[in-house]
Amino acid sequence: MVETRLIDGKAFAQTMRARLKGEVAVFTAETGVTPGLAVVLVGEDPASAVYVRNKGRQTVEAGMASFEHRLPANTAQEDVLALVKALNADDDVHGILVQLPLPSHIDTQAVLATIDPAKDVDGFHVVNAGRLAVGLDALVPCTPLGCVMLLKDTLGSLAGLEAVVVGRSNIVGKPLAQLLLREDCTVTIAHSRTRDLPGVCRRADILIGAVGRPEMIRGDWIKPGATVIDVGINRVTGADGKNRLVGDVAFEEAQGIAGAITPVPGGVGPMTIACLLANTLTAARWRVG
Ligand SMILES: Nc1nc(=O)c2c([nH]1)NC[C@@H]1CN(c3ccc(C(=O)N[C@@H](CCC(=O)O)C(=O)O)cc3)C=[N+]21
Repeated sequence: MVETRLIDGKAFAQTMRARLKGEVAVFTAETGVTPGLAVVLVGEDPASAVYVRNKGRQTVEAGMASFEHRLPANTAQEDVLALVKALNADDDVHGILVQLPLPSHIDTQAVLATIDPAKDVDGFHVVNAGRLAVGLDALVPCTPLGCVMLLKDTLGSLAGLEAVVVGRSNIVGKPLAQLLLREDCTVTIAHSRTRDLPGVCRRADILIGAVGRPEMIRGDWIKPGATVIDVGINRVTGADGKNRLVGDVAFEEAQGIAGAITPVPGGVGPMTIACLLANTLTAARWRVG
C-alpha cells in the first residue's frame, strides 16, 4: 500500500498563469502588441458556454485581449468559415479557438482547415499535427501539453517509462502519444478495441485516461506506484440525484495503488486553459518575429 500523491493541476495552472501574466506584460511593453485570443462558439451547449466564459476571464486576467463570437446553433457552415477568415485577417487576433464539438451540419475538419495554422492555438490544424509528428516547432494541443507538464513536474525525466494512453482522439490521445514519444517514453495507444485492456494498462508506469467514459479505468488496472493522469470530465448523476464531475479513472479505487493521480475537477482541466494562454503568447511572439 502506497500513499497516493495528489497532482494539483489547479495550483500548477495558477502559478503558470501568474508567470504568463508577467511575460505578457514584458512582451507588450517591448512590442506595443497585446496578444489577442478569439473564441468562436456555435450553439448554446451550456457546458461549452461555461468553458468559453472561463477562458475569456482568464485571458483578460493574464493581460491579453479576449474576443468572443457566439453564433446560433443553426449558423450555416459558410458563415462560420467567413468568420474564421475574418479572424485570420485581423491583426489584433493572434489565437483562434473554435469550440468543439460543432453542430452536426458543420464539417469540423473544413473549419479547422480554414484556421491560419499560425493562429491555431488548439493545435488541431493538420499542419500543426504534422509538424508535431515530425518534430518541428508547432502549436501543440493544450490538454496533451498540460498533461506532459504535470508528468514532468511529478516524475522529472520521463525517458524509458512505459506510457499507456487510453483513447485515440485527434484532440488528446494521438497528440499526447506524440508528446510522450518526444519525451522518450515507450508509448502504447489503447482504445475500445484493445484486447485485454486491463492487462495493457497494468504495464503502465504512466497511465492516461482520455476516453470520456466515467470511471472506466478501475483500481486493479493500475500498476502499484504508477502515475495516473485523468483527462476525462464526465458529468454524472449521483445516487442523491445531484450532478457531479468524475474522470475516466475510478479515483477512490486508485487510492493506495497509484503513486500519484490527478483529481477531477482540479487536475488536467485548469492546465488546458493555462496552456491555451501560453499558446496565444507563443503565437503573438511568432507573429511579431
Ligand atoms: N476547440 C476546443 N478546444 C478545447 O480546448 C476544448 C473544446 N474545443 N471543447 C470542449 C473542451 C473541454 N475543455 C475544457 C477546458 C477546461 C476545463 C476546466 O478548466 N475544468 C475545470 C472545471 C470543471 C468544471 O467545474 O466544470 C477542472 O477540471 O477543474 C474543462 C474542459 C476544453 N475543450
